[in-house]
Amino acid sequence: MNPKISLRELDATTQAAVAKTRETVARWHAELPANNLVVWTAGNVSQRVAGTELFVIKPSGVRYDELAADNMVVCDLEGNKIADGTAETLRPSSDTAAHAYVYRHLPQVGGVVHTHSPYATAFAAVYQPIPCVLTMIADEFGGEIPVGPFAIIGDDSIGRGIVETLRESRSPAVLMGNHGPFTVGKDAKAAVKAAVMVEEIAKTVTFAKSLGTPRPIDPAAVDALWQRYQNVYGQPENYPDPN
Ligand SMILES: O=C(CO)[C@@H](O)[C@@H](O)COP(=O)(O)O
Repeated sequence: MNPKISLRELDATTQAAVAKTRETVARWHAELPANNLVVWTAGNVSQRVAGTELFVIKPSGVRYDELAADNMVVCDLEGNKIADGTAETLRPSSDTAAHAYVYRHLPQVGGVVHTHSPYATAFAAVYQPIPCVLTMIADEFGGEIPVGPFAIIGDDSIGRGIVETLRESRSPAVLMGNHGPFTVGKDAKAAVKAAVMVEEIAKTVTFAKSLGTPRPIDPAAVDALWQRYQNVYGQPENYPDPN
């Protein structure tokens, strides 16, 4: 807990940014069960509060249908809950320290997601990276999806493993060994998208492995696909996005 920061005493602009981020983070949590990425309470989404040293994450162990803007927890970048207007006893996600570590060390990241989606988690259990054998993998991940180290839940270890692994890769997803996928993006929406995509491709690659030996895409083609998807696919930056 960081009682030195009280939301009520922050300026109006910051309070408005926190309120908007709480709405956003609550809304993106609903996409985890909607996309069959989680069971019970086993996954979390966070997003930085733009222009501040704060981020918003869900409370630990609360069912997805009970999540709403007003029970989203606000933390500083050390992962300490601030006096955010929620009950003092409402604990943030058990992965808060991992999310905070990512925000401290990867300034370009504005959203983080963790799930235990079954196909991606199966690769994490056997420490197998997901090979780049589909155009969708080249587009979204720019190469194979790497495996990170085993790390204990609750302190900086998971965050360190995520950052060390993703620094070596273009992938926005890492399969933490014996644990499951963590994904990052410019905001919660992008990190949720990466979580949906990593599960989808893990499923397809599992099917492919049961049929034969998946054939890796030539690295030059991976680069070309990734560049096109990152820079040309979809609509220009100024396309109105209701999220
Ligand atoms: O990975 C784990 C536990 O293995 C946690 O991320 C998961 O259960 C979700 O925990 P929280 O409800 O976010 O505290």
